[in-house]
Amino acid sequence: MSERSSEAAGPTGLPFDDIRRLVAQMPGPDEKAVAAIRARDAELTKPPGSLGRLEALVEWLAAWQGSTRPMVERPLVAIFAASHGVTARGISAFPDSVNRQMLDNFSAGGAAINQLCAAYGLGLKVFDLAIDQPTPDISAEAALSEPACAATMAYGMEAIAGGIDLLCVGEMGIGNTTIAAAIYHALYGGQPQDWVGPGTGLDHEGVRRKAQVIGEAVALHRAGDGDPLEVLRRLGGREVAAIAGAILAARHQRVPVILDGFVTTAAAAVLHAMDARALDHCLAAHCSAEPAHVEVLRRLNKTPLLDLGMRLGEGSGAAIAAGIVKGALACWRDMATFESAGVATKGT
Ligand SMILES: O=C(O)c1ccc[n+]([C@@H]2O[C@H](COP(=O)([O-])O)[C@@H](O)[C@H]2O)c1
Ligand SMILES: Cc1cc2nc[nH]c2cc1C
Repeated sequence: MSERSSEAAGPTGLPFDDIRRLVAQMPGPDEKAVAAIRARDAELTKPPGSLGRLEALVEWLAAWQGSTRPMVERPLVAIFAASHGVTARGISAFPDSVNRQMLDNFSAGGAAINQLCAAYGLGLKVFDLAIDQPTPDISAEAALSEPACAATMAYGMEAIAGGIDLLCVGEMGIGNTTIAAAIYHALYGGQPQDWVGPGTGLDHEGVRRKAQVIGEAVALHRAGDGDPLEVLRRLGGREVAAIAGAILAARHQRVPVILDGFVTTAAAAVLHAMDARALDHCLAAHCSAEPAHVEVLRRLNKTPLLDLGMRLGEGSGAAIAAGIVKGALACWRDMATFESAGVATKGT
């Protein structure tokens, strides 16, 4: 395991102290804004409650934007891409070379996420986290040093730079369902088999090997010795650290967040393990086909918006959820009221 190096001590102390401070100082929801949303909702030309969860989505936007007039005018899908040395253990159905090739595909507009962003009117930014330099094999050593982990979280905070009003977090990284499963195993215990799955399409033997590697990694790193940030640092990878930073920065800048699938939820789970309120501004877009995602979302107290059997990553589930959020907001903002449309209200 790589040690915390001397470079970890900066003028303000250990870098993780800065992260812990940000977690301790998270703002809460704007309850007055939620009350204003409900008041207008009650006047719209529909039976009360008839838009179901769409109504709650608008309240969620208002609560975390801190606004009685929530907006989704500058929504962004941020994809964080990284490479993982643990792929040397044969834990993915695809080769590492796909990482760079998919970055090129995102740039050329050929990936699924490009089409979803175009369909739903979402911006797209791809963050290349040293894609040609994989982090070490976590079954042999730690993924990151503390300064590197904290710096990568800080880099992830850039996702909200430039003024956005909704953040969808996604990722790309061959091997990162192994990383995510190892994080869940370290945070929640149980057996590697409880958290492992086929990822991009491993066969039965591959999944068995993957569980073995996850078990070795979590044992080597002593499950982070009970510290969620140490779980993140030791098991990695860079995209997971950056997503954790992005989620945290969004909270402070009052930007609601939509989580994508199995891998992005691992970043969220680290923050949740630090403070159970850390994901209150986050919506779980969907339940991934990766089998353990259901249990993870249950532990995070999140009811996913969708269950489409998707297991792509790259922010695809979050983008579809953002489309639904935009629809929900359009109803709340633009529907006529009973009074303005001359529609009779409920009798007895
Ligand atoms: O997010 C999910 O639910 C998800 C489930 C399975 C696979 N993925 C994507 O597939 C890659 C990781 O799969 P693997 O098998 O290489 O660990 C990575 O690029 C993820 O974006 C993503
Ligand atoms: C082709 C391909 C595209 C992806 N997009 C996100 N993860 C992916 C993994 C693979 C293998």
